[in-house]
Amino acid sequence: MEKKTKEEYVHPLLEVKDLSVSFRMYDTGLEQYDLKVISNLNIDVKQGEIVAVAGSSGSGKSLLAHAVMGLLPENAATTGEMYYKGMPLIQKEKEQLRGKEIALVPQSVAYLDPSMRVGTQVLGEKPDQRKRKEQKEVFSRLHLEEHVERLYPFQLSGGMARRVLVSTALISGADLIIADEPTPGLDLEMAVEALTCFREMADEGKAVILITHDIDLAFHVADRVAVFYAGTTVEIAPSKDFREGPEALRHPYSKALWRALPQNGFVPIPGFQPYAKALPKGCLFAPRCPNRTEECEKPIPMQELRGGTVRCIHAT
Ligand SMILES: Nc1ncnc2c1ncn2[C@@H]1O[C@H](COP(=O)(O)OP(=O)(O)OP(=O)(O)O)[C@@H](O)[C@H]1O
Ligand code: NI
Repeated sequence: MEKKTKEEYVHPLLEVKDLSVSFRMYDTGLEQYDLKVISNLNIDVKQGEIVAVAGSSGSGKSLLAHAVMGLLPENAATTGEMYYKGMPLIQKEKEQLRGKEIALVPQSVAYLDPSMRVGTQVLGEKPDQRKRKEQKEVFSRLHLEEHVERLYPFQLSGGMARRVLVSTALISGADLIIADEPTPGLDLEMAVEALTCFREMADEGKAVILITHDIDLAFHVADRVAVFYAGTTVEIAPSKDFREGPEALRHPYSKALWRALPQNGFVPIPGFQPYAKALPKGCLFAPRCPNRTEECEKPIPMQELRGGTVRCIHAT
């Protein structure tokens, strides 16, 4: 079968629509309340594509990954819709697809099983020839020497453990890879190599969601970038707009995020991301926004604009 180009994949492999996640919390005594940490979050990814997710700490990036994988804790409740290959993705399916069709590179290296040798974790039980071959290739590309297979996680440095987690997802054979911060602890060359591996996976027809603080690297490897703020999507745009800068971007927060990059002047964004317990009405960015008006206190939908989508009524 001939390989398809990115443009020929019209339907998203994964589509997340209006996802909200709340946690049942316990106050002092028996008081309970629901803490809404993700609200109306949208994202989708097609085969052949890397969608990077950018946003500061606590903006909901890992929770999105856990929600898709079906790994949210017991006290979490979700609303909204999720589709995988056009079919509703429910908990039972998530459990069946996890590690097979959908692979996660977890944010914490603590996810490695401490009692299992690296080789067994990466290959799973009864690996076939293809997997063994791919494992050797990926290890060599990520500068993991052959003897690493026989080590236990505690014998790995942080950077090695990270590369082992990346390798596991790369050779899993999954159609969708969600990489939650795959590069911390890696030097630049290694980080670029890891991202190049994801790029090649996408070019082979897989779909990749790349959650990362290394947004400058992400702008260069991803096709699109989704910007999260306080648990919602504020903008989804082609990566080239992020390479071009504020003029090409749509949301005031995306523009501010761009200006806050070291190479763009390190301009700090005044104020703080709101705490989930005290979210403002309407636009979550309004308290920090130079363009805010009274209208911003109403619920703000995502709208299409110049080849991207944005959650801002003043965006042009
Ligand atoms: N089990 C939980 N119970 C209550 N609140 C939670 C729970 N897990 C996450 N949160 C809250 O949800 C919000 C989003 O968390 P999340 O881990 O998705 O952030 P993140 O964008 O991945 O941040 P980072 O860049 O630091 O990894 C945070 O405010 C966090 O405190
Ligand atoms: Ni996270």
